[in-house]
Amino acid sequence: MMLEICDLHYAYDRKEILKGITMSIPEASFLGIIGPNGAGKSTLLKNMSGYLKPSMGRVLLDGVDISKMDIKKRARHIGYVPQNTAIDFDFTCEDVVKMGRMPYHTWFQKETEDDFKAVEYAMRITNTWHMKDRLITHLSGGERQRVLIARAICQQPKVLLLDEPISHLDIKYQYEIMNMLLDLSYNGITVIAVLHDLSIASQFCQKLALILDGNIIAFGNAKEVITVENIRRAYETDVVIIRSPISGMPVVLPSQMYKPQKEATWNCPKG
Ligand SMILES: Nc1ncnc2c1ncn2[C@@H]1O[C@H](COP(=O)(O)OP(=O)(O)OP(=O)(O)O)[C@@H](O)[C@H]1O
Repeated sequence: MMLEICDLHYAYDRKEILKGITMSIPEASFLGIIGPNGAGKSTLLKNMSGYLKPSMGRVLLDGVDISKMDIKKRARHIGYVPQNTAIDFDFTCEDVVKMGRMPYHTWFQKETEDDFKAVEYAMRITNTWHMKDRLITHLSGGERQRVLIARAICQQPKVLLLDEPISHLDIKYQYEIMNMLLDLSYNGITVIAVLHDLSIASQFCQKLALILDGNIIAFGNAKEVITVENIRRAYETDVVIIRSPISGMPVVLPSQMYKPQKEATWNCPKG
C-alpha cells in the first residue's frame, strides 16, 4: 500500500517538532529515515503509525486518512516496531510474537492454523524460531529486538515501520535484518525504517529522507542524499565518502582522526 504524508505538523505541548513534512512512499519500497538526534524521526514514525495524531496535515494509506480508520483495521495494515519496547512480563518469545495476531481476533478467540503459520514464518525469517520457548525477559538486547521485529511481521502488515531496528544487533544480524526488510519490500510490503548507520542505510534502502529540525532537507537515492555537504549541514560533521566496491553506494568514514603524541603500550595475551 502507498503511504502519503501531506504537510504534516506535530507539536509536543506547544513546541513544534515536525514542521510540514510531505512525501509519498510507494507500495513495495524501502525508505530509510536518517537525521541527527532530536531531529524528529521517531515523532514522524509515530505519526505514520497512527500512535500520534498530527497537529496539522494528514497521513494517507492508499488515499484513506489513517486517523479515520478503526484501530484494528489500522493494525492489520500498519505494523510498528518502536524503539526500546519494554516487556517486563515473563512471556515466552512465541507468545510475544503471537500478540501480533491480535488485530485478526476478538479477545477470547482461539488461534487458527493461519496464526500458527504466521508466527512460525515470522520467527524463522528473523532467526528467532529456536528461541520460541525462552522467556523474553531472559534475552539479550539483540535477541529481543529480533523477536519484536518478528511480532510486527506476524501481524502481516502492508506497511512496516521500524524505529532503529538494528541498533542492538551485531554485524551478522544487522545485514540479515536489512536483507530481510529489503526482501519484504520486494514481496510487496512498504518498509520504512529509522536508521542511524548511514553506510548501512545507503547500501540497503531504495530511498532516503534526511530530516533536520522537523523538515526533510534531502530526499532521494543514497547517492543524492549521502553527500559531504548534506552530512555537514545535518550533523555538523565533516566526513569522507567513498563508494562501496560491491554496490557502488556511498560509505561514510571519519575525515579526521586524533593522533596521540605517544602510542600506548599494550600487553597482549599470547596465544
Ligand atoms: N513525549 C515528548 N514530550 C515532549 N518532547 C518530546 C517528546 N518526545 C520527543 N520529544 C522531543 O521532540 C524532539 C524530537 O524527538 P524524536 O524522538 O522524534 O527525535 P529523533 O530524531 O527520533 O531522535 P533520536 O535520533 O535521538 O532518537 C526532541 O527534541 C525531543 O526531546
